[in-house]
Amino acid sequence: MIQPINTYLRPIDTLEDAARVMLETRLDVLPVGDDQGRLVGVFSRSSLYRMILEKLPSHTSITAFVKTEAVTTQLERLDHITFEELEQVIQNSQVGSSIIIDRERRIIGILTKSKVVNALVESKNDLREQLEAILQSATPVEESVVRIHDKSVSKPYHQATYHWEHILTRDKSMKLLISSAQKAARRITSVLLRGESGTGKELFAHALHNASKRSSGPFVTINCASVPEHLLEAEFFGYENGAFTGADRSGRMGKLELAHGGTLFLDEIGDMALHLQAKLLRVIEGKEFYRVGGTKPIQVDVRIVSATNAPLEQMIVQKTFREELYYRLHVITLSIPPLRARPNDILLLANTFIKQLNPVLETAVTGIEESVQKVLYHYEWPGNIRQLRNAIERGMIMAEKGKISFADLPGELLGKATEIHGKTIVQAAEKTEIERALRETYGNKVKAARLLGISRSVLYEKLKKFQM
Ligand SMILES: Nc1ncnc2c1ncn2[C@@H]1O[C@H](COP(=O)(O)OP(=O)(O)OP(=O)(O)O)[C@@H](O)[C@H]1O
Repeated sequence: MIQPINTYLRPIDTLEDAARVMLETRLDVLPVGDDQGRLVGVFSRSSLYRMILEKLPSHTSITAFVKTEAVTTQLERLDHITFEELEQVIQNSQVGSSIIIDRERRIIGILTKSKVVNALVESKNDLREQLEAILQSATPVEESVVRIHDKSVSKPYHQATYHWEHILTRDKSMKLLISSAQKAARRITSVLLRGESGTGKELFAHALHNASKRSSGPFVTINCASVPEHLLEAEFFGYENGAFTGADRSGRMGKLELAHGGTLFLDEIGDMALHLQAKLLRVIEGKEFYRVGGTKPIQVDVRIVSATNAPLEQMIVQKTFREELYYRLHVITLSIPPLRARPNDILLLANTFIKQLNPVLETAVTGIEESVQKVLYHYEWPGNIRQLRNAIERGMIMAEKGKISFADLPGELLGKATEIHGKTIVQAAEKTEIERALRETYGNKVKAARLLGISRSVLYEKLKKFQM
């Protein structure tokens, strides 16, 4: 009855990671563990929905949505626990499931309400005896635990998840690009990934690492835009004991050191400050560096994959990007075309997302109405695949079952829909959507506007326009 847990999330995992793991495990609640696999909380399907409805980008960390008040059952007590006690645990659990942990708080299993209820329904005779027998036979689960974050015990967080087969396309230029990337993967040469936001640069970086000879080594990411400039240096090079106020007493390894023997993925490289660019260049050329506040040179062997959507050539002219670094980074450049330049990928991706997300969202969406397909095909997709994925997720949540219709589309697509199909049909869809939002929020206009992803004043304008 206790399902051995073979997967857990970490607080720094993203919305996308959580959705993927839920899809794979079909669990409504997932334990969240630290580097040693010790329970720190749970992430539930309702939190996933909240993140999606709040339109948070898929790379948003789940940290703020982790429930830390998870009900836990100590495995050591399972030999003696009575069915009533177990039932009590399940009843008290707010998340419908109990996470089973061992004495060291390491996650080892999960017990869901539905399993207890099923057991109750199925075993009317000698219920207690049978359940207790099942419980006892469930004790030695620890050996069968296979963690997907296995490597993270020794190398926390530093793995690449995606492979070439995750990059879906039927576009010729993309296929050529993938084949160039596959050749590049085998060499140690630096690769620069270029392309608009959401085109799949990170996906390529993962696949490059996984197809390289260093695939068993670490894959370490630094997003140069999201780490504040004054912290980036320490994040990058690490620091020695007492290097600055607030620093860890024992010093800390930087990402560069952590990536030794593997790949360092420098996302948004165009946002790196000039003085750090100079330091990075020295590392690439000399293969050694110093920690912040350190005096001992440290040797590293890393392969650099970087990504940007910034106009580096223009930045060189403006002296905000170092020319020498540019030449070092872009030995091989892979430019990923925006989604609008490969319209044949749009429906392929949309239909794949539907298949992947149905079990996660608990929806029964069967496809997309033909008139809506036309809108998706002709829309410019400024946010590329990330935006398409979000639009499909939202469409699925709204549609729940059957095909995604106009009324399920996010507001930003309605302009294109009007252009293609005329005003009347789209306005009808818009009105249906507003009615639905008001119904779901019991007439609360502030909440309805939030649900619709529009401002309150826009909602009032629309209510007036539709005389609602
Ligand atoms: N060809 C593809 N097939 C399937 N999914 C894709 C593809 N390209 C991108 N995606 C998905 O789209 C989302 C955005 O991709 P990714 O994060 O790799 O883009 P990016 O170019 O690195 O974006 P940014 O520059 O904003 O960081 C991810 O969920 C990714 O899995």
